[in-house]
Amino acid sequence: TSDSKENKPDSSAALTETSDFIVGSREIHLISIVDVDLLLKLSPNGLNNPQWRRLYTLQVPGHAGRLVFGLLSGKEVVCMQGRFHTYEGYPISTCAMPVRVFHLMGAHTLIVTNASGGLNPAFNVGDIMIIKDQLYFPGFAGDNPLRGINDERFGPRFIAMSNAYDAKMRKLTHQAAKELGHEKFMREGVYCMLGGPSFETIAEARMLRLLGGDACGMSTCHEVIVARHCGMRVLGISLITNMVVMDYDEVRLANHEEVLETGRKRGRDMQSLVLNTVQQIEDPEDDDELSAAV
Ligand SMILES: O=P(O)(O)O[C@@H]1C[C@H](O)[C@@H](CO)O1
Ligand SMILES: Nc1nc2[nH]cnc2c(=O)[nH]1
Repeated sequence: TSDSKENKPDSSAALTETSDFIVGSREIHLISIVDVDLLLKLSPNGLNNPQWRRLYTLQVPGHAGRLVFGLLSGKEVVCMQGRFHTYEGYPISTCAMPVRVFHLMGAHTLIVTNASGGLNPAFNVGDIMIIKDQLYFPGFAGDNPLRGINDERFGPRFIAMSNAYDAKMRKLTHQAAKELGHEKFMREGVYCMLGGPSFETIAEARMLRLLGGDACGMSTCHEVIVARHCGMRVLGISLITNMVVMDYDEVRLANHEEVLETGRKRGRDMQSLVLNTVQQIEDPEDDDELSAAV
């Protein structure tokens, strides 16, 4: 990608990006850096065919496209730097496929981060929103990653989503934020996923707000659905990289550069928040309450 210097391969860099998602795993012991090709080789869909591999390359500027294994606050993790988006042309189930790979690796917890536009007028650029719930718009049109024949080895046909974002993990994250002195820019709210890559019109933005959205983006919800399907515990953290234009008098325009710029400015704070939270996470097997929630 264009920012190869910024994305230098060390485990901390894995967390400075705004668009990573990070999965706690029990069974990964090596500390090494591999590229996204490994992920594709592990895919059950035969994506290791060279022709497919060429097609399945991350194409978003600022998204490194790397898979990083290592220890985070002493816990074994695999981090995906950059993700697949539907606007890149992939089916939604393919975009969520890495989550199943992580599940197969033994991961029990998914920490998913993203960049989003603020809809809630009380929010500011640079705020960090703990995701409490989601509005998954592609799902309203039937585009769900679980659509099609259900593979019972991953989970049941029908799943509840009313507890998608784990309450205890959210509490831990608030505690971690407090310890770090981050309270002044911490928020909690509802994340809306749209397909992108076009940003919202003013009418769309107003509708999202009316429907209860606090922030909107182009990812995450399908990954969370797949994680819940296979019983993973989920924490979602969204960086408000820009405020969505809600007024016809406003001359400001949404743009990807602002998204990346805010990501760079708040990268360290996101990193320390995730590190502190991971430090406090207990293995679900040691925690009845959490096991029950999964
Ligand atoms: O992968 P995420 O959702 O964090 O990336 C956001 C949404 C678009 O890919 C891009 C818009 O600038 O950033
Ligand atoms: N849809 C959408 N995605 C974003 N990702 C970062 N900012 C935005 C935004 O304003 N709208």
